[in-house]
Amino acid sequence: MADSKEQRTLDYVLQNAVRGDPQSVLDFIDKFSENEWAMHVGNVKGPIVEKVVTETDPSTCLELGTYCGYSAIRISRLLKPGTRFLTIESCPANAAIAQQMIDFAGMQDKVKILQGSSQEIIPRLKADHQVETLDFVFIDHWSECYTPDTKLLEECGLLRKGSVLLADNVVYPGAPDFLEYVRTSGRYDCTNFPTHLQYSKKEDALEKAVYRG
Ligand SMILES: Nc1ncnc2c1ncn2CCCCCNC(=O)c1cc(-c2ccc(F)cc2)cc(O)c1O
Repeated sequence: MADSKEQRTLDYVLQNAVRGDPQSVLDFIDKFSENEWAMHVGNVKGPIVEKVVTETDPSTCLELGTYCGYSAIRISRLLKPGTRFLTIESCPANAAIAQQMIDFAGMQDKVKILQGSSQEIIPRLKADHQVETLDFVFIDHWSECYTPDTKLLEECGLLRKGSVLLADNVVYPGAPDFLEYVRTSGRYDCTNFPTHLQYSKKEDALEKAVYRG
């Protein structure tokens, strides 16, 4: 079967990066993506994500949209021992690529990939994955799912006062209904981080929404 861009990225990392070195894996994913654009959060938005994670100092994290594992590696390497990073990916092929990328980076003990749709998995997090509440949620899947999944997290009792949501691509491709919801529902304190789309000059932004409880 003809290989995919994601498979080519993994092969490039396996051949060039240093096993067990997360920064090396991130650097080679970024290097490959300069030639073949891909939807990793990237090295411009990445530091903004890291700053929010460090300030939050989370124990239990959820990511929506694993893709190839770039942001899972970027975030989980910052987490203190004993913390958990759960990430949901609906595409089986990308979930398999991400698992290999995360293993190579040495993050396999912190990161657990849940393959399936967020709408099906979120309601099962308490029962199947021993989650009480989430301290940090990185939202990076289809923008049409941002709002329904945010409401689902609320309804499932997975958010507590101070839970931090951080959503990528709120300008490009854009998540206007999500911005409207978190900024006007009265349930969140929001901060916008203007930045640029990965590997591009296009404008983008991240939105941080802290649940008021
Ligand atoms: N309900 C679910 N649960 C879990 N995974 C799920 C899901 N539903 C789907 N997926 C699987 C993830 C789908 C990828 C989502 N991300 C994106 O679509 C995305 C696109 C761009 C982009 C930018 C400029 C352009 F010109 C074109 C595209 C940039 C990004 O940073 C992106 O994250």
